[in-house]
Amino acid sequence: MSHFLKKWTELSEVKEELASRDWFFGTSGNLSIKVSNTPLQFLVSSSGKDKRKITSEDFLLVDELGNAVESTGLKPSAETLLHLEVYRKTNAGCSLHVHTVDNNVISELYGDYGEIRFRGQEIIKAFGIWEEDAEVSIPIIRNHADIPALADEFSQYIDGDAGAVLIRNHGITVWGRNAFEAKKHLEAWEFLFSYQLKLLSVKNLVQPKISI
Ligand SMILES: CSC[C@@H](O)[C@@H](O)C(=O)COP(=O)(O)O
Ligand SMILES: [Zn+2]
Repeated sequence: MSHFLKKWTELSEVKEELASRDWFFGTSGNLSIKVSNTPLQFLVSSSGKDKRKITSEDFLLVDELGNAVESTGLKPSAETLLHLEVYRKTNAGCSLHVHTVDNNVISELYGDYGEIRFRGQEIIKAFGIWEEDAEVSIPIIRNHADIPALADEFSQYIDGDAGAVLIRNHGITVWGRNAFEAKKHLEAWEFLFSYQLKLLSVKNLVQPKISI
């Protein structure tokens, strides 16, 4: 199997798994995987497609400017610039973006704090952090309608080969050294978001606020 085909298959399998979790509501979400370093080329999902479907037009190869390498009728994801920033600044091999109800609610609840932190959760080990009582945090940024402005702000929070940023009332972008790591981190973040929302709602049921 060619290197290109291997990368396509890898990304396609991740896309299928995220689709099985129902994380691609209303054509939202995009994915990319690095194919080469020099020149920088990566496969990115085609814009506006139903990412739950598997077709030969799911991805296209783009260059270090985010433009299609070969002439095609397909449009790279509207958020290709964010993926590009990840590959430009790190050695990451894969970047995943999904809109879920949980990540949107968390981003709205904690958006004014600019981040959300989690401590003492076993799943934090999925981020490769093994210390007792470890703490992780994810930045929450504004959702600029202008993609270059969004990519600009997003870029300020890219500081390693694996990482994640929440975009307020939009979604999460997670990257990792490879597709396995990016997906693992994405699942861990979504677990934490879901945990937090459940905890808040149960607490509210157990200790209802009494208003007089
Ligand atoms: C209906 S999703 C809105 C889009 O603007 C975007 O946020 C998204 O995630 C999908 O865009 P796409 O261009 O298909 O990659
Ligand atoms: Zn999006």
